[in-house]
Amino acid sequence: MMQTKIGIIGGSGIYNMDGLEDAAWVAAPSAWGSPSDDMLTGRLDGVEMVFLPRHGRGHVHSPTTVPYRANIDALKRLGVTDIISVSACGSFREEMAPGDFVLVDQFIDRTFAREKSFFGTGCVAHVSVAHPTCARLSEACATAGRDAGITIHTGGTYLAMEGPQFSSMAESKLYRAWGCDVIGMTNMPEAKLAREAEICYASVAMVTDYDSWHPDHGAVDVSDVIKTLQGNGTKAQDLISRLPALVGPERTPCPHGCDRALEYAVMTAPDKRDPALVAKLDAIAGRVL
Ligand SMILES: CSC[C@H]1O[C@H](OP(=O)(O)O)[C@H](O)[C@@H]1O
Ligand SMILES: Nc1ncnc2[nH]cnc12
Repeated sequence: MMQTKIGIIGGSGIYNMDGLEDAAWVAAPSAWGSPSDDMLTGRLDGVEMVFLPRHGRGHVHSPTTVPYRANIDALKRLGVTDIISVSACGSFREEMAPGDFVLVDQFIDRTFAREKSFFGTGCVAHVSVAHPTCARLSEACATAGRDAGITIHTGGTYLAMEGPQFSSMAESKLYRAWGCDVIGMTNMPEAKLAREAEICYASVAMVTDYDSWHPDHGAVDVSDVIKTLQGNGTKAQDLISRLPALVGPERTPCPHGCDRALEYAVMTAPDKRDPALVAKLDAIAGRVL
């Protein structure tokens, strides 16, 4: 039986994880450059855990320069089966208030200055991201959040913007009119890359502000975001600590097929594949190449 290994990618304000047994920071290799930082490995309720601070300890990487491919490749090499992204976000909905959590299930990707795929010239592949998050893993996060007493909204569309500046008021109103629920700068291409890596991905977005559309709230201000994040960080740790017991140590195949996303994805004929790229793809796609 395959073993579950839960990877937590902690966003702004989350640079460590409490409560792991046999906790150790380890250097994690990748064929795609250096990950954001070392990774904290350990066990919680009998389940193997890996924690990665997305921006690095001390918040070194901007949303544009986070090494998304190295992060996902390194997590895959460590045997991670399920990733939970925990991120700060702005809200486009009155009822999704600062301090609330949103389980994101859709994205609109407006980022433009990032590498978005492990595949390319010499090994082309197309995976579906019609349902970019894993419903099974998201359900476990919803239960963990409710058990922790967190106000958690299930389902929401996350607008991924390039940043690092926050949106103008006109952009904020436009995204709201598009039906987006929250906004952040990091979940894309992370979710797309997790799908290419056949890792289940769930996104827990912690509301820190109302972006810039709300008539009763001013422009986004990092000091307010940080204040809300401090409360959110404690709640996020509580949610995470309840997850292993819900997910369990023995992994069954994903009922939504996240772990088989590459089954029919690779287009390039075997004799036309670039051996160097194929070698780099050993962890991500070795199963199908
Ligand atoms: C500190 S506010 C802007 C910053 O926070 C979010 O980061 P993360 O998604 O890693 O929690 C947002 O996406 C921006 O990068
Ligand atoms: N309003 C906002 N826009 C983009 N990223 C954010 N992270 C937290 N608040 C945000």
